[in-house]
Amino acid sequence: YKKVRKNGFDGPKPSFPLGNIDEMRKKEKTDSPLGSENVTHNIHSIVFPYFARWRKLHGRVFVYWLGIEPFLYVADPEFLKEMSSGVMAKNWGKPNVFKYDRKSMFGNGLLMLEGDHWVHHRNIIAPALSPANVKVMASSMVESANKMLDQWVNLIASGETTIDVEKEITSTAAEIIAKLAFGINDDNGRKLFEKLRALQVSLFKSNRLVGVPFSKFMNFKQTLESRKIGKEIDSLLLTIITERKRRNSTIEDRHDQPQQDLLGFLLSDSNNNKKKLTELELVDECKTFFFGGHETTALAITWTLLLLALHPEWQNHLREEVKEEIGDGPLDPTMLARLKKMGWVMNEILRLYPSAPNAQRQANEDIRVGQTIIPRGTNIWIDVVGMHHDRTIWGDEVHEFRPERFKEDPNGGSKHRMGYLPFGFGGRICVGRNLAHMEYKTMLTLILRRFSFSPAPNYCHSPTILLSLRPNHGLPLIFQTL
Ligand code: HEM
Repeated sequence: YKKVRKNGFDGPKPSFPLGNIDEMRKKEKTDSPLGSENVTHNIHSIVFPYFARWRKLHGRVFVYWLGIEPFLYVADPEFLKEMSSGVMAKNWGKPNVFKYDRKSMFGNGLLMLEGDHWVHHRNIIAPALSPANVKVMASSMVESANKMLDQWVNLIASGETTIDVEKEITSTAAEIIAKLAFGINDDNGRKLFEKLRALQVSLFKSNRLVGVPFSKFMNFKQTLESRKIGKEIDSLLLTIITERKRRNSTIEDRHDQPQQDLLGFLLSDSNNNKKKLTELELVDECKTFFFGGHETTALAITWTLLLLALHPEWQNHLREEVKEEIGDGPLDPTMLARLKKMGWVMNEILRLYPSAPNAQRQANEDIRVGQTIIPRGTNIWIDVVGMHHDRTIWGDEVHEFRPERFKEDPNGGSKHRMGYLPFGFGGRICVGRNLAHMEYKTMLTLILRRFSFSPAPNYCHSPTILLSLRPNHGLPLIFQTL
């Protein structure tokens, strides 16, 4: 505490053993009244009320405490630039408290790795997600999306025109990513998919006391339950991997094509020149893919549907663009690059409602920023929502939905290059962003071709953080088939 203070960082006063958690857990009324006329995109003080409060008192860089763990809060793009300019991607740490807390979800997968291990995994995984490889995955996305949309047609025909799209899109995105990561064509794959979803519910159904000494004993039942599901998941994945290896060796004998999913790629000979990942490492990468990949993309699509429902003129622009550039025929993934306006809309949604609302680092060495030193071991919390909603970076129209701000500038007119970080920054930038773009454009194209939609009167705007930035009460929309 003294070391952090000595380095000139101000912040709210912590108490033992909770640090500042008490103030962070204070319930504030954040639900807006029902109805689309009550939707505000000015969401920083809704999703992070404590940060919004502390920022007024301590500025855009300060220290707060999760239990006995100091976190440096950063929402100043210039500070972030200076902080990261001297540190190589592999030398950044990830907060130990989160590694422990999220172990059953991400294990030692790419998201949590550091140093040479991270370099090794990133070099193997990044090529698997290159634009060329991702295109091969398109047909599997179209299949899952169409299955969902056929069900919507049936619902609408039976008179149920209000559909909770958050729930629908999240489970379809989970199915897509499970197919792309490890295949769910057999019983084991499907069982695994169900367990992964159960783990997520178990971990995030209530707030945990991250960073507080002995907190695992306070959340004993929950810790035990997630650990049990975590173990079942690991053993199912191991079975799938062993079975796949056995099949691959017989396929090689017959000169057939191995299955084209992430696991197939990681096990294939194209990685011959690199040291292969062990079975346990493969288990963690499949889990990281599942958890890192489906919800972020599903939420980007969900928030887009809300904004397109609120802005029918943009819904029409995008539908026209789809008609002109793609038409009604089969969806060829190479055509998606032509959907420029859809690209601006995606950028604007990820600015207003970034599905990954923060990025985290840990300083593995003392880092000098101007006259101050960030001491080794300090956790760093980068408030992406805070920066995306900062008037000094975006100007007076900061909270307005204006996709055209991305027409001429990939940074949307942000006054600082580091002020817009939907996929993170530096060498650790999201490795799945090609896949995310393709899935986003594929799903949205299919939806816009078949339906028009408007807000449901019972929609309650309540963006909230549950690892990702999501609508707290789902997103009911009213649909019409076209
Ligand atoms: C709209 C969708 C997505 C968003 C907004 C998003 C956002 C992010 C962000 C903010 C980071 C952290 C970067 C940092 O710490 O600087 C990240 C990392 C990561 N993402 Fe994504 N992501 C998306 C989709 C995906 C998909 C589809 C996958 C997998 C197929 C994926 C896999 C990963 C992985 C493995 C990392 C860790 C990369 C590393 O540390 O080297 N993400 N993502």
